[in-house]
Amino acid sequence: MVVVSKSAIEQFSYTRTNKPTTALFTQIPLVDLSNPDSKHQITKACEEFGFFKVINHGVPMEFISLLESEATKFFSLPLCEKQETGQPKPYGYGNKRIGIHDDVGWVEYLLLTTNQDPNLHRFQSFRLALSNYMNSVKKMACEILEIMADGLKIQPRNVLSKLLMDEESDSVFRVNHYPPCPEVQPLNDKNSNGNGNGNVIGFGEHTDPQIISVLRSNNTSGLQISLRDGSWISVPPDHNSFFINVGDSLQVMTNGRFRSVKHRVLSNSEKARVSMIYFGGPPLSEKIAPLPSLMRGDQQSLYKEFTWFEYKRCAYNSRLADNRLIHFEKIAAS
Ligand SMILES: C=C1C[C@]23C[C@@]1(O)CC[C@H]2[C@@]12CC[C@H](O)[C@@](C)(C(=O)O1)[C@H]2[C@@H]3C(=O)O
Ligand SMILES: O=C(O)CCC(=O)C(=O)O
Ligand SMILES: [Fe+2]
Repeated sequence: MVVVSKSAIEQFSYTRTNKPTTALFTQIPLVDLSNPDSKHQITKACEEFGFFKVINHGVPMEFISLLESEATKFFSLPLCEKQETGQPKPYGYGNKRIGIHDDVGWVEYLLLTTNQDPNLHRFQSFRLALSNYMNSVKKMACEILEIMADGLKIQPRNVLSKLLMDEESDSVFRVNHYPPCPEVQPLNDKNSNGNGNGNVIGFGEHTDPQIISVLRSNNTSGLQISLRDGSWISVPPDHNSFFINVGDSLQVMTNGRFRSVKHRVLSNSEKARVSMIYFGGPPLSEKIAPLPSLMRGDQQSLYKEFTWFEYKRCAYNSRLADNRLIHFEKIAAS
């Protein structure tokens, strides 16, 4: 992605979106982790949006800044050096292509599994920055999952967090770099209708398959979430905070009470965006099903039984925008 020559760009047709974007999301649910009432805020946000912003998160700023500067350094290397980390099959360095099908975005990325030493032997300082950051963010993710359990009034409170703490936890880490895209019409362009027309997709719409995703980015905009009515809302960036997404697995474990959030990233014409996301997942053998302590009376599961291995296999064979849970929904009896 560093070499943004015309010929390299022309190999890909841009994915554009004509769907309108609503105004900037000013009412983004905000959760202060130091607030004893945060369980109510988290429950409400997960039910309404499947998404919220976290402040007073306890992740040292030093770890955050260091990882961002190491990532920026890595992405500024020549393409061949970045490719030495291996192709994203599924873990490694990727450029424009996302997943195994034809999904493309104006993005380059590094995708890692958290339970294997990354293939970054030539990048010791990057490795160390990743390890400090990941451990700290995982701790925060577990704290949030425990507060969620309190909010849902389920016991034990580590019923969700233990899945991320498990040695076999199948969690993923991703660093995305979205270079400024010359084809995007700036918002003040007289030809732009301000509705998002002419926007280039950085990362296409999707839900995250895991339990919980913890996202942090630099101060460049681009992230949008989709509301239940299908409208798209821009999330104002905040480099000091984290954004939490409910993943598909948590939707199933709460029998649909929490909803996985559809989101995407639009390219920016002027500024590069760097984001880092921890995707907290269960062990491959874990059965993904509504938590028994959440089910009331004769309440039925909305989903067929499956393991995380089965869901992941199906998810990694699907296109980015596909509804992956649909294959696991029980057909309602008429
Ligand atoms: C097109 C794809 C990329 C993805 C695997 C998939 O087949 C569908 C889900 C995608 C996603 C979205 C969230 C995370 O970024 C990701 C790592 C994941 O677990 O599921 C990606 C996958 C990927 O980039 O390989
Ligand atoms: O880069 C971002 O801000 C979000 C990317 C994303 O949704 C993903 O990698 O799954
Ligand atoms: Fe995502």
